[in-house]
Amino acid sequence: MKIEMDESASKQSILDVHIAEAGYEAGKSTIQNIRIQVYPGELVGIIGPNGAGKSTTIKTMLGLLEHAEFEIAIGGEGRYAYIPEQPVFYEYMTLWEHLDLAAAAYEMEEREFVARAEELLVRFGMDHVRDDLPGSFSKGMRQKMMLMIGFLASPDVYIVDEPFIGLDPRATKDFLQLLDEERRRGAGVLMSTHVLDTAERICDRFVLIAAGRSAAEGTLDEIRAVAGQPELSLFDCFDILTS
Ligand SMILES: Nc1ncnc2c1ncn2[C@@H]1O[C@H](COP(=O)(O)OP(=O)(O)OP(=O)(O)O)[C@@H](O)[C@H]1O
Repeated sequence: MKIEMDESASKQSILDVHIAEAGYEAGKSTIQNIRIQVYPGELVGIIGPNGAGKSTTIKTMLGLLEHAEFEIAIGGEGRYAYIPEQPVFYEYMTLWEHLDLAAAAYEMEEREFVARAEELLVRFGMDHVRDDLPGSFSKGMRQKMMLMIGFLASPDVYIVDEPFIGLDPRATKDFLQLLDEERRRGAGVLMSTHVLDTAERICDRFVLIAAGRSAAEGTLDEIRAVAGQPELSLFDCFDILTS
């Protein structure tokens, strides 16, 4: 992955990705010509039907695809947090040890780490299981662990893959509140989701991916203009543009 830490990028976009093409086999591209820009404080939603290429776009950005031609520039200190849809954890490490490991990876100072970790444990209602192994957690609790790891180190950019499935309403509210705090600090967020009513409510802009290409992008009004209908919900625009 090529991360350019461009001083001027912090005054402009905090995340700028251009994927010329990417895929799982040499010579066979799954996604083509996708450009995503996120400005400081913005929340940009990646939406699209099953199999459209949303996860492939995120995997490409993270440098996980071997066959990919792309460029990515992250502003600020160039730090990003990836919050995966499927929790990834070590079976023999407690919740606190996972947070500690993430803090080490981000080279956080001990005092800063402890203060933030304690705050996140309380905010996500996970304080009572801090010394437990995630194998004993419910699906939602594991997902909360991923969120806490993501929020630990105040990154410049959040890349979040489908956060809403599995979170209860309280956890969803806590997550969105934390995200708002981070956006006020200037962080940018790129989030893929199928939960279009929530996306319509919280996202500043959208990138609609269909069949591996960017089918529409912009604010809801701009997406409505592409769909040719001024009053529609995001869901209805999605329907028109992907059928
Ligand atoms: N590991 C893989 N190897 C080969 N092909 C893959 C792999 N993962 C995804 N694909 C293919 O890439 C295309 C895009 O898949 P992707 O997972 O990016 O879609 P998505 O938009 O995230 O879908 P969903 O909403 O179902 O999560 C699909 O045709 C899929 O079959």
